[in-house]
Amino acid sequence: MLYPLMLRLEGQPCLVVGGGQVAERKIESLLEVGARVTVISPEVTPAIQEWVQEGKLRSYLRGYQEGDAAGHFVVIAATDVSEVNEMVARDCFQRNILINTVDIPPLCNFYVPAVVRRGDLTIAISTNGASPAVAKRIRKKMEREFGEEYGEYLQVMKSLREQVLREVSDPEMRKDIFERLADVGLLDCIKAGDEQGLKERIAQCLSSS
Ligand SMILES: C[C@@]1(CC(=O)O)C2=NC(=C\c3[nH]c(c(CCC(=O)O)c3CC(=O)O)Cc3[nH]c(c(CC(=O)O)c3CCC(=O)O)/C=C3\N/C(=C\2)[C@@H](CCC(=O)O)[C@]3(C)CC(=O)O)/[C@H]1CCC(=O)O
Ligand SMILES: NC(=O)c1ccc[n+]([C@@H]2O[C@H](COP(=O)([O-])OP(=O)(O)OC[C@H]3O[C@@H](n4cnc5c(N)ncnc54)[C@H](O)[C@@H]3O)[C@@H](O)[C@H]2O)c1
Repeated sequence: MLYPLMLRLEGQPCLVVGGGQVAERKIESLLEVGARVTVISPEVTPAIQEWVQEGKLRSYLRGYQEGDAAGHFVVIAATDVSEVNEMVARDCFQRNILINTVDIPPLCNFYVPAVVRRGDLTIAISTNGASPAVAKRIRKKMEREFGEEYGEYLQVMKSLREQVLREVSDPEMRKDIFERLADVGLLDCIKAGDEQGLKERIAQCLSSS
């Protein structure tokens, strides 16, 4: 069984070995969260090439050499040569580096899940490696169920939470208010664009404290 984590990768040195389709997908998701990405690969896709030209990542256009993984926080081995992926994984296991070896699950100490993002909401889906295609299918289902309104909803909830943490000192009372706020249908108001209803419901929750 896997232990789910949410990693803060902003500014962290991450290495992707390989520059094909799979590497491209993983680089994109690392750049999205502000990681400092280096790619090592004799050849890269046009999209990766473009990111390099835009200064979004560093590239070494050569094969992986033993020890290249050292000094990185997260490494992704995404070449199409198993022996190379195995060498990268070995380097990482020796150094306690987080390693994802795309074609060899036993040589991963983490898997990349399928992800739905709506502002502060992140839904990560893993099948424990049983079926990435099923993870993708569930992601698409979740994308339909959790619409863009969740981004605004969580902004509202976040600022209300900050307000309550500032203004209400009793932890029990705060907990009650947070539960009421989560229960009172604010999401429906946001979805319907009903500003008045939103204000009324919030006021109701805050005043009955
Ligand atoms: C979620 C996602 C994230 C991402 O990679 O970004 C992801 N794979 C995705 C897509 C996908 N991958 C593959 C297919 C073809 C259909 C199929 O095989 O099912 C499709 C579907 C497609 O491309 O349409 C092929 C494949 N994948 C792995 C192997 C090796 C093996 O199983 O032995 C092979 C066989 C290669 C071969 O044929 O030789 C292994 C892994 N893939 C994982 C993640 C990890 C487990 C996640 C989990 O716990 O479920 C794990 C273990 C390691 C890892 O990579 O982290 C992303 C969906 C993103 C999205 O769309 O939302
Ligand atoms: N985990 C997943 O989600 C998933 C999905 C599909 C495929 N795969 C597997 O992932 C692997 C990569 O798939 P792809 O479609 O990106 O392949 P690809 O052929 O598009 O890319 C392979 C890349 O590896 C690079 N490479 C080759 N030798 C290298 C070396 N010595 N050092 C550094 N880079 C080197 C190549 O230049 C190329 O850029 C395949 O083995 C495939 O079976 C995994």
